Amino acid sequence: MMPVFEITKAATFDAAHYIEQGPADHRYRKLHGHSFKVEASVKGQMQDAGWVADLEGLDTALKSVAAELDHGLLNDRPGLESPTLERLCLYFAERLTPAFPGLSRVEISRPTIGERCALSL
Ligand SMILES: Nc1nc2c(c(=O)[nH]1)N=C([C@H](O)[C@H](O)COP(=O)(O)OP(=O)(O)OP(=O)(O)O)CN2
Ligand SMILES: [Zn+2]
Repeated sequence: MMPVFEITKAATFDAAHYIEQGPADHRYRKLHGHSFKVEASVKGQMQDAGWVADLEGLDTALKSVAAELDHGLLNDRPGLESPTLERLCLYFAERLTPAFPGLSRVEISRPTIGERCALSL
């Protein structure tokens, strides 16, 4: 049986958001910012080059999506009207899957506050 590998690339972005949950004066509802890390993984078999795929391609695509969000208000983006970690996972997955059909996992974290969420595909 051919071994299956999972390769992963990470990128970071900083963005503002608010989440309309909880009582009217809840802190989630107030505009605030986070530093985010996104990790995307692709599964596949080793190609003749000795790799599943060149990590540079995944790096470029991941950074391009992260740059769209960097220093912006997440709530302004279609699909991120309620910008939870879960929605962010879906946002990245929808944008990466067409170029990377082997996309197997997207993880979004807020390292400074110890929160993360992973989407398995
Ligand atoms: N399942 C999820 N739960 C929560 C999400 C989420 O995306 N998915 N998001 C939030 C809020 O974005 C919130 O801003 C997170 O920060 P907070 O809980 O306020 O954490 P802090 O450490 O910054 O605040 P403290 O006051 O220090 O606890 C909440 N839940
Ligand atoms: Zn927040």
